Amino acid sequence: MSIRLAGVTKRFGARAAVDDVSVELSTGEFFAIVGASGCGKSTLLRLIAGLEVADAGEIALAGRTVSGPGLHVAPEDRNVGFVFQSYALWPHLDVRGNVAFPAEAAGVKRAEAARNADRHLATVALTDYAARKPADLSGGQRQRVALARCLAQEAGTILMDEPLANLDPHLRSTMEEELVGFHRTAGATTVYITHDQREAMAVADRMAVMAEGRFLQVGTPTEIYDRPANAAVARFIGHGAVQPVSVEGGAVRLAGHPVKLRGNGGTHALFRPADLSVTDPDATTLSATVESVLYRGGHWEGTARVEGLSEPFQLHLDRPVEVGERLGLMINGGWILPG
Ligand SMILES: Nc1ncnc2c1ncn2[C@@H]1O[C@H](COP(=O)(O)OP(=O)(O)OP(=O)(O)O)[C@@H](O)[C@H]1O
Repeated sequence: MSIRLAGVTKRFGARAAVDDVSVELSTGEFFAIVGASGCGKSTLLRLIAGLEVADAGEIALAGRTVSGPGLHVAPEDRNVGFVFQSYALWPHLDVRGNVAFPAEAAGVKRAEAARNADRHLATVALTDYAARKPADLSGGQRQRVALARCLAQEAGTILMDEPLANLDPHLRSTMEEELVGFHRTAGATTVYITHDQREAMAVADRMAVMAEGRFLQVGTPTEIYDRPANAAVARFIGHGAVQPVSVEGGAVRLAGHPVKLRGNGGTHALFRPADLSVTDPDATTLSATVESVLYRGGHWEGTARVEGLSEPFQLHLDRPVEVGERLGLMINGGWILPG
């Protein structure tokens, strides 16, 4: 089921929580929205679901307008499934009952709903837990019940609001893989909200970076990582430093040193740790002073400042360094931010 948003806006008081958002998602696409707390992600998802009424713009699901001037189709008439951060399982129903309930409520016969529930419980590897109550499950198992319940509705669109919040890192990465697997099997158009950009990049076909109610950039995870549209996206996604560069007669310079960079047109460039190599300082390198260093298991992450530049560079190091140590930085690449 395709999703089209055109100029969607939602205000709370004078403030727009969602401000003129437009995007088109194709059927079966896995689309992630990332952004800092309060940027409007949940409000946007609730607008698609029909749980909030938009102040302006249009929302169409599978080509059918469900929200527009004077029009608001109720959530239950949108063929949309949800998974929210709080799993909201029914405590008095067992696992199978939780998964079967939405279909039963929609008039599917009890035995058939239970059969379908069992099929979806097998997908999330919870067959052996079908008779348990939610209270007797771990957080990750409850999460999987919520996913199975969502899948059992066989909705054309699945909306997920931080579905992996509160899980430990191991379970999170297992669940990321399972989510991608579910998506491949179910084929539902999925809109997935997270504040964790690594998670978004792991699961999404395309993603949007959101700030203050607006989409700053929409693209594939690699596009957004390799070619951020502006400094705000560059700073939000991945590690890196945004530094001023100058162009003199076609040659790009960083702190007076000639550098070869991708992109053109702008006055600032993004340098990721992979764009830099660290050597002993000499005349051919930029001289930097280490400001911080942390061991990250197998490698060190550090920051080092070049005199005259506003931000420290972020470094991945294969040997420990000392705060205050002088290093030589070789610039092997970087991305000139457009405009
Ligand atoms: N019902 C409401 N009434 C008034 N303001 C609201 C309401 N719901 C959300 N807001 C405000 O709208 C803005 C966007 O909120 P929203 O929950 O969409 O952000 P978010 O990006 O999902 O944040 P988080 O990651 O913390 O969940 C926030 O400033 C929030 O305080």
